[in-house]
Amino acid sequence: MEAASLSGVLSYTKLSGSSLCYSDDRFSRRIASFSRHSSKGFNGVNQPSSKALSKDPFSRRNMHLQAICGMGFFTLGENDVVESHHSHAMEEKIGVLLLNLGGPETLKDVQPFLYNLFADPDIIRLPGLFKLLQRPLAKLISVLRAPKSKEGYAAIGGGSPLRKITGEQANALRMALKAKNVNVIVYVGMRYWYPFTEEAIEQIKLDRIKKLVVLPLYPQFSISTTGSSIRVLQHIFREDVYLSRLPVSVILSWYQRQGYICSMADLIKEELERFAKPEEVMIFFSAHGVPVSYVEDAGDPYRDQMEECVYLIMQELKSRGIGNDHTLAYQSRVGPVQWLKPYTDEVLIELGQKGVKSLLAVLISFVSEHIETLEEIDMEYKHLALESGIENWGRVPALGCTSSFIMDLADAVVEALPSAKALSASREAAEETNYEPVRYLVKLFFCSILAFVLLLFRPKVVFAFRNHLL
Ligand SMILES: C=CC1=C(C)c2cc3[nH]c(cc4nc(cc5[nH]c(cc1n2)c(C)c5CCC(=O)O)C(CCC(=O)O)=C4C)c(C)c3C=C
Ligand SMILES: [Fe+2]
Repeated sequence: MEAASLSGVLSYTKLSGSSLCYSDDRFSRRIASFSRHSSKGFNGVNQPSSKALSKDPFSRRNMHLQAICGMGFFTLGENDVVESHHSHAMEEKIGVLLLNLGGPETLKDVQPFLYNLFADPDIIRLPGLFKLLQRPLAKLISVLRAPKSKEGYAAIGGGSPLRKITGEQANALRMALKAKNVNVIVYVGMRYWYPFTEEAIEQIKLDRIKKLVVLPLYPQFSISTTGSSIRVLQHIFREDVYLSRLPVSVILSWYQRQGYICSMADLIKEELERFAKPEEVMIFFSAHGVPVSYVEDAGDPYRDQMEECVYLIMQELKSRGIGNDHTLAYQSRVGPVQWLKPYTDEVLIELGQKGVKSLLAVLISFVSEHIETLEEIDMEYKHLALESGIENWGRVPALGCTSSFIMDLADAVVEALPSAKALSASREAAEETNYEPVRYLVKLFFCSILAFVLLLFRPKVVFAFRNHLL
């Protein structure tokens, strides 16, 4: 398990081989100082601004360095109500913040949800001045993609099940921790839809939490998932006195944990046993893809972690006498760029042509059922596989609230607690390293011009201008 305090910002360096080394160096401190502006997104949904990363001098340009740091757990009750009133958690005031992607709950939500997703500079990474186009581009892409996405969501009942499932996981985790005599409040913070991470943080503040563990619900780290959520947290925490002093421990990735590996192996074994000839089944790992540039240019450890994760699961199965053939492919690509290969659809066709007759699909990049399991895999890819000559199809369910998995997450939280540290110490260091008088003077100069121009306009003119724009 990789854990870090929010203050202990990590950077990862791509070495000559495929391995990645995490280090806490001067670049980390620079990255810790990146600012992210909160502003109103589509439909007034509060979103971190796309301007944030345009200020980032390192993570976007430097091929070898990306700095990310993570944080804790967030409690949400069964009915999606933050359990701030629960007195049992009040004695210790430990919070756990579960981070997740979020998904549209109705078909009407689809386009604004897509806007939030594409407006994230960790999802569409634009170079240099093109960053100014992030929001108009997000609007355009979200409008263009919405009809296709809506079809997908309509096919799975009209919305994403993510909020409900994450709420159930939050509740199960709280109970598992309670059974270990650790009373916590669990919060849920979604990146692109309700309940937003910003809302969760507000509740953490109201609850006066004294220690926080941040647990992204992605087993493997990617810049586009955990990385993006952590950047939001970094920004919010840096701007707030209470939060910057709050001891926080972030679990960056947890795909290596024995409890997770064993839980996955249990589910795979169970599904294999449903086939008439289990030993002949090809175990087909399919992971959500990312553009190749994330891995090769920006140093995203996602592909390495995914490959290691598959290896560990297969080792576990071998130790139980299960030695099936297996393969890994990547699904859900969006847009015209190159994504991680091989592509799931192409591999399915190849396997069918090669004469593979039985296949068990396993999704390993995510722990809840969602549109990509329920629609893409269960409908599109199943259909494609059967058309390509595969006769027996199976799919391993997502971990969801599987008790061994939830118990392992609870252990992860307990293990992360002692390393909780406040952001404030590193913040001071970051401010020291980043004190740039020239930048300050340039800002002062432009602000003075702006103030002067504004003074020239009388209030009436300003109102007319605003009305025209809105
Ligand atoms: C580890 C998981 C995920 C990675 C990595 C990831 C990267 C990534 N995703 C997109 C674009 C889209 N993702 C969409 C939905 C979606 N993505 C994930 C997980 C990962 N994404 C999940 C769990 C979901 C489903 C949420 C739900 O509603 O249940 C969508 C919307 C659906 C669609 O239109 O297909 C898009 C678009 C990019 C561009 C990207 C990496 C850069
Ligand atoms: Fe995605």
